[in-house]
Amino acid sequence: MAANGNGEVAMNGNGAATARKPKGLLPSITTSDKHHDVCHDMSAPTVKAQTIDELHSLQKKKSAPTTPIKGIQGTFAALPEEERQKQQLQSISASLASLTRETGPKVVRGDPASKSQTSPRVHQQHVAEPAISASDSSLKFTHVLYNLSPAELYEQAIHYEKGSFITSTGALATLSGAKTGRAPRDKRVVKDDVTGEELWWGKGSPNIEMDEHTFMVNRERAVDYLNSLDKVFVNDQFLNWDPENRIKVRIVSARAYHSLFMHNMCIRPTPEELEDFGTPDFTIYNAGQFPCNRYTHYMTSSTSIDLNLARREMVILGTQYAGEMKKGLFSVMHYLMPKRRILSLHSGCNMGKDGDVALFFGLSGTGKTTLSTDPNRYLIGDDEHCWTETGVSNIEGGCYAKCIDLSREKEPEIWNAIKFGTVLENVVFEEHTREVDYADKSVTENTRASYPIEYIPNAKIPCVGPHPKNVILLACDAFGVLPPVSKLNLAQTMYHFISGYTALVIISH
Ligand SMILES: Nc1ncnc2c1ncn2[C@@H]1O[C@H](COP(=O)(O)OP(=O)(O)O)[C@@H](O)[C@H]1O
Ligand SMILES: C=C(OP(=O)(O)O)C(=O)O
Repeated sequence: MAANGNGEVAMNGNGAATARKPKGLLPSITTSDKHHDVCHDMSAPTVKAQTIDELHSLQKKKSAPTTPIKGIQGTFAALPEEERQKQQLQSISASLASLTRETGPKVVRGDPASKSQTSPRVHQQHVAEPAISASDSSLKFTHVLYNLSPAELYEQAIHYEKGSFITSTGALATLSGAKTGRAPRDKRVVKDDVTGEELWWGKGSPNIEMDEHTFMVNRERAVDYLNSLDKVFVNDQFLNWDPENRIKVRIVSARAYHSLFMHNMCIRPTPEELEDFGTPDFTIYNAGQFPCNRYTHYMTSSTSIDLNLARREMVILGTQYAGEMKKGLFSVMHYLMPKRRILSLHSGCNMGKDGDVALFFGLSGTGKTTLSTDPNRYLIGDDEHCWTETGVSNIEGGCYAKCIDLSREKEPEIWNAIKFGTVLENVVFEEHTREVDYADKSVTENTRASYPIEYIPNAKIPCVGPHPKNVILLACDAFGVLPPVSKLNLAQTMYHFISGYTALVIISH
């Protein structure tokens, strides 16, 4: 609205100013509105919604069914999609079933806090008629947040999980609780007739035994804990980039942090692959916030990470350190792959421009991630691989880098991978700017970043390569028998590999 020096200012129906100027008088303001209309600001188009709720409903486009159902067109296409979702819920309900009450929980898809959820599609899996009279747990719903996207998981974490923040570069900073590293002394494997023969037990072995019954006690504890929650996160994903030896894994967890971590670390299925996922080959029940019961046989602390190879299940109680899931699945691969005459390797792996593949073996913290992430070579993987008759394949879909003293200058690829989607565990950041101080060890020295492998620009997707040409043993043994850098011939390399020549690097634990 504009007025000349001493003229009148009037508004016309379009909101434009008009002026009349009677002589010797101060201008008076009048409005002329020949259309008896409200004033509109024509500079910005208006929204189509009539109410705020309608406006909000416009914001989110409904996800289309993951893929069109082959051969079925038009309105009938929705039915098989519904059927598929029902089967998916059935399968999740079966995963979460209590084995003593012999019935699965009432599961329903979606966030319990979501207003848009009108009449949820409920599914209850009846393995058999309940053997024991129903308890309160059979009356409640368990909401399933299935394969959420990183953005959705960020929202869940920030809304509901204390200690979750977005850093200045967009990563999700989180805390893993009391445990900031793996707990190998609390990791147990069920010893039964088969594994009793197949695994290495006793002095010197890392395998600590438990019996089947104790596993079931802990499993029930974890399942009951998860079912007592309003919602659980379920990830259906893959391990191993070799399509012939791919393993389907399901991770049931209570935290968005755990779900995003596994989203990054396992291979992410395409919508088409998810549609045909079916029954998982292996399931993790992560009830890490809930302790195990010290009165239970074999339990020596409130933490227990239990592997049952016959049932193809793993139960986590009493530790929220996400690395347990990743390394737990690696233990499973160490069991399954050699049975197929495939060598599972705790190594980083990269490939030169000429296709020359190198393996980097070493314990935690010896530099597998740092050295395999080489700007002049293609990254195949940083930690877990399989070696078959035809070549190597990465088991995972992401990397898990140490970040203590991380610098942009020394490790620019890892530095730049710490962006939206990356989980940053146990780091300290500046309260206002949210800039991470990678030198700060206040929470732990074992600070970590978990990111999808494609965050490294030189990643080779799919993560497979030909037979390795060079093998590097990162012994990290400053006081050993070999000089700091030693070139070994084939026989010497084999000898030191078999004997596990290394040093104990006390970084993580
Ligand atoms: N010369 C070096 N080579 C590799 N890593 C180094 C070197 N010097 C320091 N480091 C540090 O050592 C740590 C190695 O960790 P990482 O590569 O994640 O180990 P791993 O993958 O074997 O568990 C990183 O924090 C890295 O910055
Ligand atoms: C996952 C771990 O192993 P690595 O250091 O080999 O990544 C860990 O030690 O927590």
